[in-house]
Formats: sequence, C-alpha cells, structure tokens
Amino acid sequence: MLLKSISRVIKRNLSSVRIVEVGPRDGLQNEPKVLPASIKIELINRLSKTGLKSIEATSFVSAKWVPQMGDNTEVLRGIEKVEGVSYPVLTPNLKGFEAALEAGAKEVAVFGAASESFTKKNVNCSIKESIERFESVLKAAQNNKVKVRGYVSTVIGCPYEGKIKPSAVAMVSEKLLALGCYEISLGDTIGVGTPGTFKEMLNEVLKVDSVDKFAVHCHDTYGQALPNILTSLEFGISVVDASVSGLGGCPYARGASGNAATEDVIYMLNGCGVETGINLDLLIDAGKYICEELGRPSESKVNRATRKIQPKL
Ligand SMILES: CC(C)(COP(=O)([O-])OP(=O)([O-])OC[C@H]1O[C@@H](n2cnc3c(N)ncnc32)[C@H](O)[C@@H]1OP(=O)([O-])[O-])[C@@H](O)C(=O)NCCC(=O)NCCSC(=O)C[C@@](C)(O)CC(=O)[O-]
Repeated sequence: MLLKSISRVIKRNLSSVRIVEVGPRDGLQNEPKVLPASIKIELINRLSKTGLKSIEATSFVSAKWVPQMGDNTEVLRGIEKVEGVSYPVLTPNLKGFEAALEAGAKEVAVFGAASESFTKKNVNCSIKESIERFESVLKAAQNNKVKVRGYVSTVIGCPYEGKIKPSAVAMVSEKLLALGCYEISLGDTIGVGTPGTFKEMLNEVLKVDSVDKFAVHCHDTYGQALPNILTSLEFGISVVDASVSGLGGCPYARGASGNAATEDVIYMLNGCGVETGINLDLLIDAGKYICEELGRPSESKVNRATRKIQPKL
C-alpha cells in the first residue's frame, strides 16, 4: 500500500514540494513554556539558513487569548530577513493586519474553520462573521501589496462537533479563494484524519479550484500525519505545512499534538526523490536547539534517531 502510494507520487511527476514551516507560530503558540523573543528570533534565523522558503513567524492576535504570541512585533522586527524567504504572520482581523503591516509583514494569513463551534472558540465569532472580517483584511492587504494565505481548520474533525462534512470545508475554501487568498491550507487541526478521510475530503475540496491552490496542514495526534501528507501528494498537492521537531498544537483544540515534524517530512520526501531544497542536517540542528530551550524531547523520529548511532540513508 505504502509502496503503491510512493510510486503514484513519483508518477504524478511531483518533482518538488514547498514546505511551509509553522513551528515558530503554530508550534510555540501552544508550548506551555513561553520563550523570550530572543530565542524565537534565533530559531527563525536558524530555520532561514536551512533552505526553507516560507517560515510562519508569529501571529498578531490578542495577547489575552494567546499570550505566547504577545511579542509578535519584537519577533517580526528582530529576525534577519533572508532574501527569497517569506515570513507570513497570522492576522484574524483588521487590527491584527494593521499591527503586522506596521511591524513590516509582507505576507499574512487569515484563518477560518469549517466548524461553527471551533470558529466561535478560536476567534469568537461565527463562520460568516469571520469571513466578513477577512474581507477587510484582504482589501487592506491588496492596497498594501501584501500576499494573503488562507487557512481552513477542522477539515476532518472538530473537538466540539465531531466529524466535519467535506462540503463544509469546500464551502469555506471557496469563500476564502473568492476573497483573494492565493492559497488555502487545509488543517486537520486535531489530527484525526486518515488516508481514507483525507481522500473523501480532497475529492470534494478539489472541485472548488485547481490543486495548486491548496496546501495541507496535518497534526499528528493519531500518528497519521505522514500517511495523510503522502495521500495529499498523490492528489497532486505540492505545498505541505510542517513544524520543526513537531512542536505545538492548537490552544483551542486541547490534546491535539503538533504538526507533522518537518525533519520527518523532509526525510520522507528525500527518500521519494522529491526535491525540497532543504538541508536536513541544519534542520535537525534547529530542532535540537529549540527542544533544548523548551526542555522537552523532539517529537521528530528522525531528529531522535540521529541522537543515536543510526545511519541516515
Ligand atoms: C480574534 C480575536 C482577536 C477576537 O477577539 P474578540 O475578543 O472577539 O475581539 P474584540 O474585537 O471584541 O476585541 C476585544 C479585545 O481584543 C483586542 N483585539 C482585537 N483584535 C486584536 C488583534 N488582532 N490583536 C491584538 N488585540 C486585538 C481589542 O482591541 C480588544 O482589546 P481591549 O479593549 O479588551 O483591551 C481573538 O479571538 C483572538 O485573538 N483569538 C486567538 C486566535 C488564535 O490565535 N488561535 C490560534 C491560531 S489558529 C490555529 O492554530 C489553527 C491553524 C491556523 O494552525 C490551522 C490548524 O491547525 O487547523
């Protein structure tokens, strides 16, 4: 089954995949230990040297809601911006967008969800109201030549509502694309998806627009992130979100694990002959650095394996 899947990815001629590193934002927003801005900046600077082209730096949300991101301006201003690397930040509304712009953001992301209850817990409004807020963010972004990525969370399951219908994911994706998002990242926020449910969801969502408009964002709660990513690559998706050393989770989805560990995704893609342009050794070092600072083990199997004497093929 796995071999068939890999050969389908190769047959699709998927020669390269873009990784969106979400560790400094999605990862650190949910770590119990709040790190000083200087360590976040050092992490992002290290990640910038690995060959990653997209590193989500922070989010401009309320510090009352997510205190871990309260140093957003200091972090965004403090990092060494490498040419050719984008540093998107999350902006839930116009207030967040204006603060991000002031801090020098060139790319932002709005974040919606396919579940009403999750939207209410996450951004304190309905799906309809969240889209109205995004409309003003997208207008302001267009006026300031800022690129906007869109997230749709809970694409498979919701911590409050259970199973989510693929048609609901398609509906929110369509609305965000119509507003002008250049890409939609499909988030399995609580990591309950399997290749079976991902296929069901992607079959519906890919009716909305072409495959190059979509990315996947797979949390690893049930250990399904890599198979779900491989399944998405089979569909032709070529943008994958991942979090260095599998940091994090989501503050509004208690118990959810972090994203697929970037080290593990790169190791898998290297083995499939898919180009990412990322230096795995430098990435492993960045993962070790941040885990030491957090005082926790890496969630990346690849990172842990390299602490032993196992060969890396
Ligand atoms: C969205 C809000 C702000 C609405 O929060 P609200 O309380 O409904 O907003 P409000 O407009 O009524 O304002 C209340 C207070 O918040 C302030 N405020 C208003 N907006 C901002 C802002 N942008 N930045 C800073 N402050 C802000 C505003 O000024 C006011 O301050 P006060 O007068 O009380 O002092 C709030 O609900 C919030 O910050 N939520 C946090 C959402 C979040 O960060 N969630 C985690 C990220 S999403 C995620 O992780 C999923 C994803 C993307 O990774 C994909 C996946 O895994 O599926």
